[in-house]
Amino acid sequence: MWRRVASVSHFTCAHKSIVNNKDVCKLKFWEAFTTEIPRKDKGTFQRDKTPFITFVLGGPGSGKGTQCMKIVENFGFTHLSAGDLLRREIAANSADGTMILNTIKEGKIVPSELTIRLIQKEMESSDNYKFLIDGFPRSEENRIAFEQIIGAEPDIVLFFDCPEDEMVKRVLNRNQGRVDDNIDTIKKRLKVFAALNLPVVKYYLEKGKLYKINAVGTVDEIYKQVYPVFASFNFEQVRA
Ligand SMILES: Nc1ncnc2c1ncn2[C@@H]1O[C@H](COP(=O)(O)OP(=O)(O)OP(=O)(O)O)[C@@H](O)[C@H]1O
Ligand SMILES: Nc1ccn([C@H]2C[C@H](O)[C@@H](COP(=O)(O)O)O2)c(=O)n1
Ligand SMILES: [Mg+2]
Repeated sequence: MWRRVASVSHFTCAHKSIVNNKDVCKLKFWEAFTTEIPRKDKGTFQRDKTPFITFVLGGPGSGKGTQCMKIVENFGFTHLSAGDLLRREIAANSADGTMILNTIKEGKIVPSELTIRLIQKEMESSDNYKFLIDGFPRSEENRIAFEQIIGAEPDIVLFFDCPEDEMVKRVLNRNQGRVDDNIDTIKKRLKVFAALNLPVVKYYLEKGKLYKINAVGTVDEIYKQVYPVFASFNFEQVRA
């Protein structure tokens, strides 16, 4: 079985204050939020053109998907939402569909290897080299597994910084029929986000790869902060 306990053990205690549940903290911390699957062989990812990988991070409802659509339109990126790929497995009744559905309903994180396999498949079958990987990595374990399986790191990381009350409001108004858009699951997702995703944000901040975006305001106001990030790389613009 594959679980990367060592990689995350350093924040087991550091996050006791974030999650106010002593029982959770007594466990190997992140086991409370993840599901375990058997490990398969390491995959490879090869292209003739080096991919430009952007990880798009932020809490539930912070506006990742909304802003990704605008980046796609202007800069011709391929948008890979980890959540959408997982939901597609549920809809297709795939072998992992039921496990994914139960994990999402609980606001937990699907085993890294499975999510990365879905991302990898999309990257490999794409003619594009510019990727927005939205909602991934959700944990240090996700991050390390991506590096190991794909053999690449992101070029840049966007982080949509949004207050919890605004995220809750947006998710409850989303109306897309998502099984996790209810107050109980949102509370769980926010806990998982604080406990497992914020350490990833910190990691990329320390690596100098993080672009922190203030995610409060209108969609256009927020995009005014996002646009210059991509413009600075001189990608050919699909639409100005
Ligand atoms: N700046 C904004 N102001 C108000 N509403 C917004 C804003 N940006 C996005 N929304 C709306 O908030 C909801 C959540 O946005 P979106 O789906 O883009 O978030 P997300 O970060 O992808 O969330 P999740 O992680 O749950 O997939 C959507 O209904 C979207 O239309
Ligand atoms: N790396 C990921 C991304 C998503 N999931 C699961 C758990 C999330 O709550 C759900 C919805 O994702 P979203 O659409 O909000 O990005 O999908 C995961 O397990 N691992
Ligand atoms: Mg989304």
